[in-house]
Amino acid sequence: MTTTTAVTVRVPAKVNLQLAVGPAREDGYHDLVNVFHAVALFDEVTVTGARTRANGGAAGLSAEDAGGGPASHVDRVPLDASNLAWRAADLLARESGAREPVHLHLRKAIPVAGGMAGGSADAAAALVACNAFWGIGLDRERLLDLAARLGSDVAFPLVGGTAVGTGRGEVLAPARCAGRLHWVFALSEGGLSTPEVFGAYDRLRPGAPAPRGDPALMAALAEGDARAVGAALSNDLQPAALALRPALAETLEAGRAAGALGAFVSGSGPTCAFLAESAEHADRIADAVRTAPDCAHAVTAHGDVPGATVV
Ligand SMILES: C[C@@](CO)(OP(=O)(O)O)[C@H](O)COP(=O)(O)OP(=O)(O)OC[C@H]1O[C@@H](n2ccc(N)nc2=O)[C@H](O)[C@@H]1O
Ligand SMILES: Nc1ncnc2c1ncn2[C@@H]1O[C@H](COP(=O)(O)OP(=O)(O)O)[C@@H](O)[C@H]1O
Repeated sequence: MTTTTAVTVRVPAKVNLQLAVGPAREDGYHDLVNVFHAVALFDEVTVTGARTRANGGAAGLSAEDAGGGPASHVDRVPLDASNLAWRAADLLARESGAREPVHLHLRKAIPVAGGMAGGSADAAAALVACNAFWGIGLDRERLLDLAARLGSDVAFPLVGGTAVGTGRGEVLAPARCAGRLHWVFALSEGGLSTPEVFGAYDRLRPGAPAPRGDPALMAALAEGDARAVGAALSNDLQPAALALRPALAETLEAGRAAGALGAFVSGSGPTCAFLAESAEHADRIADAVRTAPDCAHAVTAHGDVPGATVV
């Protein structure tokens, strides 16, 4: 019998420092070289016992905005069994036989549908929180297996830091990131659908080559050379995101004009990411990108940071 009454897990957002995308596979996914980097923008997932006769898994879910603006789309987070965190709790209960139903509460600072993997982060946090709440004691490898079954991006927030994802992004190898990188994220009012962005990519780049890693990026990260990191940032999905949301070009330009070392769309967008020279420079870039028409909000965050952690 568990005596735990609540477990809270803090989990970071990600930005993709390289996103190399191959052609569509038979299963509809794309092979990637996906350099994930965890940034200090955190959701929290709290698991408590649910007062219900339901059996195992999640019996309820609530969500609140952590404040500060970036997660202001929290009303778009599904509060039912379609939520990725709920699905994570259900999967873990099925796999482990855990019987006590739980309630999940999400405190969101990661923008919703912003290409920063907030839903995936919440799923990873739910796995860690439920594993602790139910006292199951699954090891890291088993949690990574379950994460990969939930989505391509769910494994990374379990480990955090900086890592290279291959396959559809779920096969992770840790990478060294020396020093602290300073980021600015420009958030849009509306999200972009990940499958739609991949679909636009297929139309724009028929016959794309197999994805390849970039040794210059990995060397720059290992050396902690922010300027070289900025020069090596790349995202194959960026033209597709720009085709679907042309106004993002102005946001990117505003950041470049403010001296960003790199300016790019994060993952499938529409969040735009900018690398700064320092925390002060990041504040100046944030002020500049806020003036772009598509930018609803700009936040600063450093990276990298650890993955899902019980607090
Ligand atoms: C693009 C990335 C970059 O990190 O994330 P976002 O920027 O959206 O957060 C990821 O590849 C998104 O990962 P995730 O959001 O977990 O995707 P999944 O649930 O696995 O798949 C959603 C849909 O995205 C497309 N998809 C996803 C991953 C992949 N390697 N190839 C794909 O084609 C497929 O259309 C799939 O049906
Ligand atoms: N826990 C969750 N938090 C946010 N969105 C979620 C969650 N679970 C499911 N979703 C759904 O997933 C979609 C993608 O959200 P999110 O993971 O935040 O963005 P992205 O895939 O662009 O990184 C949302 O539009 C929402 O409908």
